[in-house]
Amino acid sequence: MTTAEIFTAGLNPMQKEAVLYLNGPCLVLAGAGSGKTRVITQKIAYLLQVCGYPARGVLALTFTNKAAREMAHRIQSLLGKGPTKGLTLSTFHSLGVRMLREEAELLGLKREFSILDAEDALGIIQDMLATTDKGRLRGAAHTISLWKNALMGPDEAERAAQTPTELDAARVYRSYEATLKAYQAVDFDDLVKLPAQLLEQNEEARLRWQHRIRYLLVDEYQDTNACQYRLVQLLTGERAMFTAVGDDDQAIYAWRGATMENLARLTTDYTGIKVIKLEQNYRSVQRILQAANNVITRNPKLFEKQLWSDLGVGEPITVKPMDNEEAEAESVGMQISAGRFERQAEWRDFAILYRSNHQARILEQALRSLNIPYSISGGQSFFDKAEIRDILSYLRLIANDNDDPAFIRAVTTPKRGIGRQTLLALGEYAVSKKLSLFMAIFEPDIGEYIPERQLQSLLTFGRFIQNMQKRAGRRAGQPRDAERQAQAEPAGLLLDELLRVINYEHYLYDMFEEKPAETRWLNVLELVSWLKRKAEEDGMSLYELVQHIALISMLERGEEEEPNAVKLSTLHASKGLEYPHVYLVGVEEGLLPHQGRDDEEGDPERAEESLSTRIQEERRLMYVGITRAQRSLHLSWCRRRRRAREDLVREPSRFIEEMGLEGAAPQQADEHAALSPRERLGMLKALLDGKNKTAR
Ligand SMILES: Nc1ncnc2c1ncn2[C@@H]1O[C@H](COP(=O)(O)OP(=O)(O)OP(=O)(O)O)[C@@H](O)[C@H]1O
Ligand SMILES: [Mg+2]
Repeated sequence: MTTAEIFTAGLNPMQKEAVLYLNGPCLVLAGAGSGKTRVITQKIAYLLQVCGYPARGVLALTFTNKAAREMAHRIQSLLGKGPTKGLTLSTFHSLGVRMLREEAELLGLKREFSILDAEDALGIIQDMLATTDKGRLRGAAHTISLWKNALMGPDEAERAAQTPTELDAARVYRSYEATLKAYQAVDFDDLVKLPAQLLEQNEEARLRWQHRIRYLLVDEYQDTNACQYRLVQLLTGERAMFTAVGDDDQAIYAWRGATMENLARLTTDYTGIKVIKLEQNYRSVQRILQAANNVITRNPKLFEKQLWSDLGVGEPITVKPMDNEEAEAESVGMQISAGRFERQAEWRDFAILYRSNHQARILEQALRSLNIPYSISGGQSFFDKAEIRDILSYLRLIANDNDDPAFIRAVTTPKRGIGRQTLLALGEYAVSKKLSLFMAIFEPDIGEYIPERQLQSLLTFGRFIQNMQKRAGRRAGQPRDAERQAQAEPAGLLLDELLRVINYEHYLYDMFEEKPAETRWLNVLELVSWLKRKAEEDGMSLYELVQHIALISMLERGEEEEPNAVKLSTLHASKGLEYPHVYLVGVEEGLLPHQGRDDEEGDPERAEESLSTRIQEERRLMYVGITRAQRSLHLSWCRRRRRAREDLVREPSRFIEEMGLEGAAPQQADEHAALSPRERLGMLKALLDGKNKTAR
């Protein structure tokens, strides 16, 4: 065997072709489970090991940090650790942070810029809109985000705005951008937009990055937005050495500004592009694949695709109507318990997928009471918890004294006698002097605006932060350099001192009952030990840590994983993954397809059009859900479901019918009757199995 053969062994001819093709851009367009991601990992191995590409010249972009980690894992198992050193496997956003950090100067940003999360951004927008109407607020934030993702600045947004609401949003967009600049902060969308704009406008930077990235690979291309498309185009330049893989039938992020037309656009922007289709599915048994095909065939086709599998017919797909959510959750839990025993499977072989986050709570309760270990992705993130955000606000301020939102949170938590009046006075002063809030407290004439007692309190706080900044390797307002960095005290030491000085534990027990206070304090300790570990393992400075956290908190909502546990996930977060046995719950009209918002008031034609595009996106989501399953798939829906205080009567999802299941007469709701005697025995045994520890 030649080395090339070694690195393509086990691939089918089309996959091989995709791995070996290096004469120009390459697009792999294929349905779920056909080995697209596998092509990417094998191609990276091939580039490094056979073609002699330096690892640092290869960049692969994935959709989540978790997908990047999995890819790293797969490549290391192919090549071992050594050859992959310097290889970049990351999300668009992590790449963006890196580019911004390196190019900060060109962009007029400090290297220690802050990354604002969605809540901070909403806070800023709220001030500008002067509204407390949550719907209006989120609407404006969403519109601004879509503009950013379409690479439109405030001027273009204003020209494009049609309704008064949109005009309002455009006006806010302009001052929002100015505010971010003043805070030396970027938001999530900026992480891709700013690098793209930089490369667009600055030839020197563009050439430097193009020289550096010799080969680029992108997974899940159907979910890129205009900004990401542009960034890939600019990074790869005329040489266009890239491989993109995607599936238009799995585009599920249109609501966030992704356009699956990007797939088609590649074929017109790069006329010579090599398009490769994969047709064999290696993931699912035939029944599952057939059901998935039956559903997706109802959507208009961008590209013609055939998918087949030789993994056998497989067991029938089950559909269970249930009386309500509690019954559904309990039934799924019991089926999994029984199934694990019956199939000699592991907990990790099972996944429960659902459309909306709020469905998780009842499932969690049921699993906990059945002693089934589980881990959850797509829920409230650890990093969204109030106590974690409190501590992080200090770290953000230490890293960047222009970060006004962090200043406000830190200076008021724990309380140190600084109220709204004082902050308003400080704010006015800071604006008039073009200073950040933090810097304003050190101005000589600030005492004319703020009473003595409050001022002393502010100064104590300010000097403490400055002291931490110095010891973290940086003096206020000055860039860090190697020498100062070397003298920096370890992040762990600083963290301990921070908690001690602000007396945070005491504050928690002051504010809350004993139990919740303890839970919160334990969360803080967990954060600190995680930070210390990270600082040691990855040799990150305090600043890098802080930026890294901002990314995690936005991308991976609570993805800390229990290794052998049932996986609970939203459909969106399940993209790209696979599980032997999948339970898809809440498959009913109004939930999947989701009801959506009635935001197309007025124009009935537009409303109808938007309804049908929405159903199509929901159908793709259903397709994604079905195709996560390898061996068995179980659907359920509830006749009644509680929403807020209402008790709603529900119908099965249209998608169930579209799956065209044979003998699809709905089964009886009695879940015990649906279990065979052996399954019931298994279930009992599993319940009695004292070794099962719950995940949380
Ligand atoms: N040639 C092959 N031979 C055997 N197994 C394969 C082959 N190609 C891929 N697989 C396996 O099939 C499964 C699906 O592959 P992969 O995840 O790469 O598909 P995908 O096209 O990326 O799916 P999705 O669209 O869901 O992201 C994986 O378990 C993978 O290891
Ligand atoms: Mg994939």
